[in-house]
Amino acid sequence: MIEIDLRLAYPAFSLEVQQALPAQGITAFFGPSGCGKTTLLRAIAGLARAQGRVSLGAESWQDDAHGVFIPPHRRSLGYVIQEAALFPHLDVQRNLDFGLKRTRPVERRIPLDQVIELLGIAHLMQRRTTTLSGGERQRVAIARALATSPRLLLMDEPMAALDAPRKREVLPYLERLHRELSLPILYVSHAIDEVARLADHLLVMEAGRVRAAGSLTDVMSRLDLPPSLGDDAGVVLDGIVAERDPQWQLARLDVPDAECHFWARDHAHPVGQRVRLRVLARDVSITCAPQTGTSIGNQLPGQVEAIAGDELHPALALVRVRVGRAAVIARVTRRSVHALQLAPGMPVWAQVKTVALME
Ligand SMILES: Nc1ncnc2c1ncn2[C@@H]1O[C@H](COP(=O)(O)OP(=O)(O)OP(=O)(O)O)[C@@H](O)[C@H]1O
Repeated sequence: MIEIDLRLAYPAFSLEVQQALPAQGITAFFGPSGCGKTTLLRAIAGLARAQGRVSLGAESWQDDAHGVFIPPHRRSLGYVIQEAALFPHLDVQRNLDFGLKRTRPVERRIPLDQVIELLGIAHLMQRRTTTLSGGERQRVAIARALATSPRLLLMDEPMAALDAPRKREVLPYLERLHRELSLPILYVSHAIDEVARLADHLLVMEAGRVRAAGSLTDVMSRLDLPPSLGDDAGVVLDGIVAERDPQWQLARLDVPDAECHFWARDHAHPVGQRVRLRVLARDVSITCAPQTGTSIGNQLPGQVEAIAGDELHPALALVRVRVGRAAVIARVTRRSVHALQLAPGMPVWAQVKTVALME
């Protein structure tokens, strides 16, 4: 576990976070601008001086009550920021060597060759960093952070400075890191699509405090959080490509947790591949019986679990429908809630117009 108990006060902002985070997978820090995501990350690294405790497993990095404060450069962490500060006068190889030299041979757990391969930068090794594209620079910056064999990787909006095509270039590398290195990553982002694609766990912040924390799927299905997501409110489901229909260019995606499947546009993923689906609340409607004569192909039997007002507009409500062990959220009008007499426990059908494959 990564145990955090930190307090810090600036003149117009205070941070107070007491949280245990899993020491595996990607945990995204998410929340509006100014809520304290970067400050929390910097405090964990020891770069911002908060009061309290930070530990990673049995390693204590900070414990003010016992006079412990390991300086940032002696914490086993990698730190990647939006605009990588690579050495401009050195080539990529020497930039990586710099990270490597900081690490004693006994502490080198991640071989540099593996890092270079993982990030697909072998062909760039002799290039000066000033000649790299934005996406390449970020891949080198991540490689340099990994060259020190950290036990924790901190990433602060690592893709915020990249345009959409560069993001699409870098994202698969982040996914590979995630899959192939058992290295916990704390990932600051205010882009929900990035979070929905990458994160396993989610820490939602508001005004320096934790508003919600837990697995991505659980936190995304809470009704008290979507208001901050506005139109992007919706759940994330884990699925697997079960069948491809060449005639209609559709793929059948099985979602074991929901004991159901969806038909979605075929993106040429092979049968058997795991995929992540995003089901937006605005694409889900509710009926009391299965429908025929509708263009909507995805109808899921479920049970109303909770209903809440939607801060997006007073006419709207959010309804969480339990489907097996999973849930979807529907955005409907309050008039529909009234007309259908929706209430917790009621069996309903969730009609899902579209599901987006996160890729
Ligand atoms: N060194 C500092 N001195 C005073 N105030 C600071 C300092 N660093 C950050 N703050 C303030 O703390 C608050 C939280 O800032 P922080 O950068 O952590 O937010 P954030 O959630 O990462 O925002 P963004 O998504 O815009 O990057 C802001 O109001 C910011 O102005």
